[in-house]
Amino acid sequence: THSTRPQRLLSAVQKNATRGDPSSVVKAIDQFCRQKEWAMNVGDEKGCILDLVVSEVNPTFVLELGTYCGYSTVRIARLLPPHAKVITLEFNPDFAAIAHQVIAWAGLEDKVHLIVGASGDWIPKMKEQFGLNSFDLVFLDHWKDRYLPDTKLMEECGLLRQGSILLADNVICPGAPDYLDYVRRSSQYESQYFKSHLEYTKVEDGLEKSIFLG
Ligand SMILES: Nc1ncnc2c1ncn2[C@@H]1O[C@H](/C=C/CNC(=O)c2cc([N+](=O)[O-])cc(O)c2O)[C@@H](O)[C@H]1O
Ligand SMILES: [Mg+2]
Repeated sequence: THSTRPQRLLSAVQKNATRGDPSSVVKAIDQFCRQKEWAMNVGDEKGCILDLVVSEVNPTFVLELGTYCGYSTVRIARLLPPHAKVITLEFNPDFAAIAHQVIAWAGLEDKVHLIVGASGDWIPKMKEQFGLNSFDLVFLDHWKDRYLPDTKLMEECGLLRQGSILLADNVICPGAPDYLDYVRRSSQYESQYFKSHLEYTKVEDGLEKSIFLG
């Protein structure tokens, strides 16, 4: 029977990372993706920008759209203060199962709510499900054509407050042109582009940080 790439990524974590040590999990995945098989994690270069934004925002509630194997979930959760939470949405059950085990290996289960479901279905249920008013930080890294509709949905559901930060991966490669246009033109956002490279390559990519002005 053939394993999948996410399964091989998880095996690399279990082989090379120390249980309960999030940074060793991050390092093991980056090593696997550089030396063995490319995978669509935000990666180490853009990951440092993500770390900077998380540390600056010091969020209580984070929403991540698109868990995949949980690499950025671990990067975010490892920096959170006690009682802070990352709620991460993943609609592919096979990817969610891998992510669950990666997050567990890092020892970050207490800081992460992994939901197996689609953003379009779950964003409207966030307030009632988690008793929260708004998200301090949203990390968008799911299908690129969902960035804009889900951002509008979060606005409509009142999940963004004055000062909420949206951080979007891949705004250049693969690209999210309609989203980029929206946050850069809208008077409701103050947007900033962080130039970087597509994970594990020399291709240009970057993160767009947008502050919701309310
Ligand atoms: N509406 C939704 N609700 C919940 N989960 C959802 C969802 N839409 C997609 N997902 C999940 O989010 C991940 C998709 C990521 C797309 N990234 C990408 O396509 C991507 C591609 C490249 N690349 O091609 O170089 C580089 C990158 O960094 C990338 O993030 C997958 O795990 C998928 O199952
Ligand atoms: Mg990405």
